[in-house]
Amino acid sequence: MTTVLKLGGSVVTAKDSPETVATERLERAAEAVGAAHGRDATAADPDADIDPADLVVVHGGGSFGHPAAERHGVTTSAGTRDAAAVREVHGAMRALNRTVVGALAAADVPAVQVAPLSTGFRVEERFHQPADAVAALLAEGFVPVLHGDVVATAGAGATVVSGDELVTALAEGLDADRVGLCSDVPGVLDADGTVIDRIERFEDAADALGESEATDVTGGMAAKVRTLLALDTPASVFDLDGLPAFLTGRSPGTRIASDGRVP
Ligand SMILES: Nc1ncnc2c1ncn2[C@@H]1O[C@H](COP(=O)(O)OP(=O)(O)OP(=O)(O)O)[C@@H](O)[C@H]1O
Ligand SMILES: C=C(C)CCOP(=O)(O)O
Repeated sequence: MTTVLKLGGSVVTAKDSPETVATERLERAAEAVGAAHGRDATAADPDADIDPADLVVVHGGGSFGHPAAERHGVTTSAGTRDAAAVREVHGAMRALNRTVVGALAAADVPAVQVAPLSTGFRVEERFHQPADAVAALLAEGFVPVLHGDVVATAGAGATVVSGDELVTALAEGLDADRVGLCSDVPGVLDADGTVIDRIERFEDAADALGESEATDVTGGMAAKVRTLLALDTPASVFDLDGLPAFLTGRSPGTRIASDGRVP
């Protein structure tokens, strides 16, 4: 069973403080992954029904990637041919990726970094992430750790690829069984601030879907819900408190799957 897990930029960074890692939250997330993967998940939870071996981690940009991208006017649709801009945005994301991989490694997760700038590309709005290398790393027992990045974009230089787009491309390319997005909210919230249990159509949450409160060049929760509804794989949106439950096969927070496929 293959699981694709995104650690949102709002989890691993302080989104309102430039290039600031949220160390305590990152360590909590790494420990949860280590408990479910690096150590024996069934020992932690005998009812766990996941194969902890096949886990891909993606993380967002938070206060590393988004401010750098905004400085250069680069988004998922607005590209740049300025190599210095590409180096700056990519460099910010690589710095964050080194810290995330380091925290996972400290929790006994066999984490290895994979850079979308070197492996993915975008043509006519669609992002392509060849899954072969990621699948080969999984087959050898590694946990690939990818991240939002800048990628070559046909006719536009380079654009931002969001972690959510990476999750989609990897879930499809690896035929993943489960997708989880860990963010700084317990799920997708309705207008009253209550967690919506299931979303099968965008209209189920449209009136409550706003932007992120911090700098965000990739569309925030509204874009996230749209992205996940387009997936064949059922997905869950939850916060750090829900991460251990997700990693042991449960569905915390909001479950998102179109046309009745919500688990
Ligand atoms: N209806 C909603 N329910 C929950 N969060 C919402 C809603 N509308 C807007 N938001 C905002 O969306 C944010 C989460 O989306 P965001 O894209 O910032 O998450 P992330 O994946 O952690 O970040 P990044 O994209 O940097 O990885 C929340 O912090 C909240 O401010
Ligand atoms: C802004 C950059 C480079 C990454 C965006 O990824 P996200 O934070 O998952 O939206």
